[in-house]
Amino acid sequence: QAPTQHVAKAQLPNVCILATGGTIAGSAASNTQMTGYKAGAIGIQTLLNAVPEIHKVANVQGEQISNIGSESMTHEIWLKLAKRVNELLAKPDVDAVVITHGTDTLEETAYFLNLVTKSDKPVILIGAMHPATAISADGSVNILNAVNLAASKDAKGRGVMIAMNDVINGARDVQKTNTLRVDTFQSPELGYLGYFENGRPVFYKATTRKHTKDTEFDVSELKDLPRVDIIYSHVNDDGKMAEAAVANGAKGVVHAGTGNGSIHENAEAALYDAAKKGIVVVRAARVPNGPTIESTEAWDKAGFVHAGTLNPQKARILLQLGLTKTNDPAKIAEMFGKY
Ligand SMILES: NC(=O)CC[C@H](N)C(=O)O
Repeated sequence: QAPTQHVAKAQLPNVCILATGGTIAGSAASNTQMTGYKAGAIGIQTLLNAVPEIHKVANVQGEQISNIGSESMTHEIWLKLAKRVNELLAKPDVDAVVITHGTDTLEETAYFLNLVTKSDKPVILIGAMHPATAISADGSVNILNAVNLAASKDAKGRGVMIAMNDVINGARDVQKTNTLRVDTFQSPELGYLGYFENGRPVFYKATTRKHTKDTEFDVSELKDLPRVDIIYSHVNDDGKMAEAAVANGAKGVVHAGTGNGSIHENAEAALYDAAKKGIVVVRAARVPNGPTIESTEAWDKAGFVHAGTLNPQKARILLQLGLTKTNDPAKIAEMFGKY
């Protein structure tokens, strides 16, 4: 669809919407179909034309970055997106960026951008759980709330945010917690940042971890990210997956351990061997809640880093960015204490 023409109003903030795909742009054969649709079928203009109310709060411009199911997100699209976000936010006449995204990896893209965006202007991610063609499609209200948040003076300097289902989540702590429900995005550990009250964003807390312009990471010259594999532990784990990660050239490994980041005794040797070869090993947990903390086991003495409250997929991102700076586990551990 062609953009509907709206005259820019000087008194309104300028918000760029970058579309990457997902259910929010999903199209199904009937309006009762909630799964089995094609994600990333509808272009950004069609999405925006469905929510004309956004033009009352901001001058909005849409741009298509990709149109994929986010389960197929790549480093290439991440870097393109991050570079575009930084380019846009560096312009004095751009006030905020909203990104539409599939929900499957939304938390990962949000945390990645939380660490590499070089601006304190608002960056907000949204998706949907019901396709755009469904009864009670949730995408339209999420777009409206996101633009309200983008236009809000309160939104600056809070890190990348997720605006879905009438709540505001912070990129670091948010997780997709349910495969189907519209209230899937939660921060079960540390809570929401705020609510949309009649569409107006109201903040109740802020993160204490460094983000956006206060991080040391810079993607402007990067062509790819270091390989980091996640290894999911289980009964009878024998370390073969860790060996495979090393053989495949991983520069880092996140071990999604049982309990508080525990490692099967039959898998330890493979991970010690990886660490001896200079591969940074991070201990995270497959348990959805609670931090992975330091350990009195030989693990810490071998230089394994503990992930705190970052889940394995987020620990992977911080480790990847950390590895663009250093492969000293002590320095990477400091980053896990900071971000
Ligand atoms: N609700 C969704 O967005 C899921 C659709 C698709 N798997 C994606 O993540 O893009």
